[in-house]
Amino acid sequence: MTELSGKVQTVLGLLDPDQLGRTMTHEHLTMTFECCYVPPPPENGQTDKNPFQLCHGHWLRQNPYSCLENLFLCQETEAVRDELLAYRKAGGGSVVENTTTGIDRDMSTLRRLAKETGVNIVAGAGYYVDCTHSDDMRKMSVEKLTDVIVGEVLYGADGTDVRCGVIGEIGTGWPITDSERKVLRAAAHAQAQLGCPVIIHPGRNVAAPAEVVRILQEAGGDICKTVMSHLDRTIFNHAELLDFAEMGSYLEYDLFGIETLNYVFNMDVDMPSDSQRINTLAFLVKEGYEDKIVIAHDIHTKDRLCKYGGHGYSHILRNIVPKMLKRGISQMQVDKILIDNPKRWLTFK
Ligand SMILES: CC(=O)NCCS(=O)(=O)O
Repeated sequence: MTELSGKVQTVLGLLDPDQLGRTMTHEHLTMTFECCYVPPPPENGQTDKNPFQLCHGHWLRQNPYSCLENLFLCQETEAVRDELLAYRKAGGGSVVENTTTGIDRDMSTLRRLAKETGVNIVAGAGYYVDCTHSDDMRKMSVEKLTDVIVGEVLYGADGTDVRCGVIGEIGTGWPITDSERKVLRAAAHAQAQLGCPVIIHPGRNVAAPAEVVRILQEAGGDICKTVMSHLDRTIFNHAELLDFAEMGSYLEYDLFGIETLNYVFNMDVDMPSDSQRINTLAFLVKEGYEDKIVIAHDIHTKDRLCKYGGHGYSHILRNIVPKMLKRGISQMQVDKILIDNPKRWLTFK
C-alpha cells in the first residue's frame, strides 16, 4: 500500500476515482510526430505546401503523415485548450494523455491545460517506439529503465514535479526490437512495484498484441491493469479478437474519427470506418466483454482538431455514443465503457 492506493494520479495531484467522469483513455494534447513522417505519395499530385486550406482538407485527411507541419500538435495549445473546454461542455470529465519520451511530452503544458480547462489530465510515463529511443537510453539496463519510470510516477517527469498517473503509451513495433523488449520488461517491473495502470501501443501485426502481453506477463506485469491500444488497425478477424480478449487486458478502440482509405503505415490494413468500429464494440459487448472495452480518438495530428475542420475531442460524446445506442449497446454499457472501465483501470492498487 502507498499513498497512491485507491486513487487516480492526475497532473494536478491525486484524485478520488469517482471524480473522473467520462474518460477518453487515449489522447494527445501536445506532442510531435515527426518520427513518423512519410513523404507525399508521388502519384496523387498534391504537395504538402500550404495544406491547411479548405480545398486541401480531403488530401490532408487522407495523407495526414505526409505533411510535416501537420505533425506538430505541440504548436496548437490554444486550440487544444478551447477544444478541452468544449469537451467539458459536451459532458467529458477526463483525458489520459499518452505522450511518452520520444514524442515530446510536455508536463508543464499539461498542467496548465488542466488548470485552465478543469478537465482531469492523466499523463503517461515511459518510452515510445524504438526509432525514438536515444543512444543513452539504449545503454540502460532494465533495472535503470524501471527506476526512471517509477521516478516519473512518484516524483515527476522531465525535470518537473508533475507526476505521471499511467505507464504508457509504451511503444512497440513489429517485430518487437530488443530495446522495446527492455522497456516492456521495465514497464512490467514498475507496474508490479506501483500497482499502476499500463497502456501499450502494439506493432501493426495481428500477432503483436498477444506477444506484448506474453512479455509483460513473464516480467510480472498485471494484464488486468493493462490497456491494449489501437485494436482498430491491428486485429480484424472476430475469432482472433476473441482469442486475444481471453488474455485479459482492456481492449481499446482509440482511432475514432480516422477514416483513411490508405493506411500508410501498413498498406495491407483496411482502416475501419467509425460505423465498423461501433459494430465491433457491439460484437464484443454481445460476447461478454463490456467490462473490458475503453475508447478514444488518439488525436495526434493537427488536421483532427476542430480548428482545421476535424472532429475534435468531443466526437465520441457528440456523435459516436448516439450511434452506439442505435446499434444495441445500452446506456448502462456505454457508461461502463466511458466511466466505469477507465475508472477501474486508472485506480492504483
Ligand atoms: C501517436 C500514435 O502512436 N498513434 C498511433 C497511430 S497508429 O496508426 O494507430 O499506429
